[in-house]
Amino acid sequence: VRYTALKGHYELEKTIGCGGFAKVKLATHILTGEKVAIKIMEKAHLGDDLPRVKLEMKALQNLSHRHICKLYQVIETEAHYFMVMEYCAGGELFDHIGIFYFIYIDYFYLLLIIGYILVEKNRLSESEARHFFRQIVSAVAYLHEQGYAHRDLKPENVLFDKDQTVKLIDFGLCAKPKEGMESLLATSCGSPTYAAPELVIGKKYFGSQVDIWSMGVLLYALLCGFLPFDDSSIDNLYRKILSGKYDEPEWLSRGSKRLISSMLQVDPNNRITIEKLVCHPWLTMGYDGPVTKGIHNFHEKDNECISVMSDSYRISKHEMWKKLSCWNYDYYTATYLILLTRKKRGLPVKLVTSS
Ligand SMILES: COc1cccc(Nc2ncc(-c3ccc(C(=O)NCC(=O)Nc4ccccc4)cc3)c(OCC3CCNCC3)n2)c1
Repeated sequence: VRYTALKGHYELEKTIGCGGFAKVKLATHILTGEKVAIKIMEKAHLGDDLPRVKLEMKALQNLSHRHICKLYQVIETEAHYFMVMEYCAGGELFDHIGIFYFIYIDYFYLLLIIGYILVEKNRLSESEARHFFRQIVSAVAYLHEQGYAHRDLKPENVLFDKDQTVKLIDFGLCAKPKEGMESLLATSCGSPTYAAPELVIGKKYFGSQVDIWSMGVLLYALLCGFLPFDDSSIDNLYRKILSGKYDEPEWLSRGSKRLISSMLQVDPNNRITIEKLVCHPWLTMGYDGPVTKGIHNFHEKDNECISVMSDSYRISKHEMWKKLSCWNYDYYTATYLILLTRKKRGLPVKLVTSS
């Protein structure tokens, strides 16, 4: 399908994912030659999810963090929404640690042997797990500080860019309330495997506490190579989650066990808070301090990027910054943010000369 709204600005390539009502295609931003991920949503399919999509687009325009996938441009046509996002060339966390899934077959011992082989290959060392987990905690701490909850933290939503930097996305499109964290959220969403007990039984819950639980499941998966709560029958899975009981493999260190246990508390009020998590001894071990939310000079003004663009568009730097500083998330915004990202990666700040 040719989308005229992208013509001349983006070249669409293969589809890299399709979720409920969204399809994500790999594309090239023509002016910079950079790869981007374009999430395409048909308005007709969105139905009463339309307000949530608008909320997410608004949210993403207010979020700027090293470990959250950047929104570059929003395009609205009669029939579609297009979200032009940062492309994470490193793929999904899943591909780096294939999570060993429960397969019920009769030959139990065969399963144990296969399981043992798979798990040996698939789990990360404590320091590798810590390296990735600190980045995830940094992104979630920033999200919470901005008054958002993710509510669907799982390996599929943890991607990497080309230099193994973690990029958090929300592919499932769950609502992100702006009216602060402490608003009780009634809607249940997210995959049950990573979902907190209070979310699973449909009780009123706080998004921040649900995210802590999901991060506990993520950390367990990173360290063990399999999930703490898993079962091919959904009822057994719920029972396991509500019991809060999970195996502690003998290779887990005491520090890891303590941290995981503080996150996988069934009672959300006993669960560690994000403020305590960022300075937890297991997370700071080997690092010179707590996990930082990172400094985010939001929508910073960069003269080099402005002058490269003003040359290309043949307008003055002053005119160029006037167009950029209204942050319309149009093609100007996309070009500028992509140039800024390239600069931060130490890549040359230049545009494809009009051939
Ligand atoms: C190299 O091989 C590979 C292999 C696989 C992937 C890639 N790369 C690659 N890069 C970028 C994407 C992407 C980025 C953002 C959004 C999004 O929906 N943002 C919205 C958003 O992030 N909200 C939000 C975030 C934080 C807080 C609140 C709201 C959607 C998709 C991608 O997608 C493909 C899917 C496929 C199914 N599993 C998940 C990824 N894939 C590359």
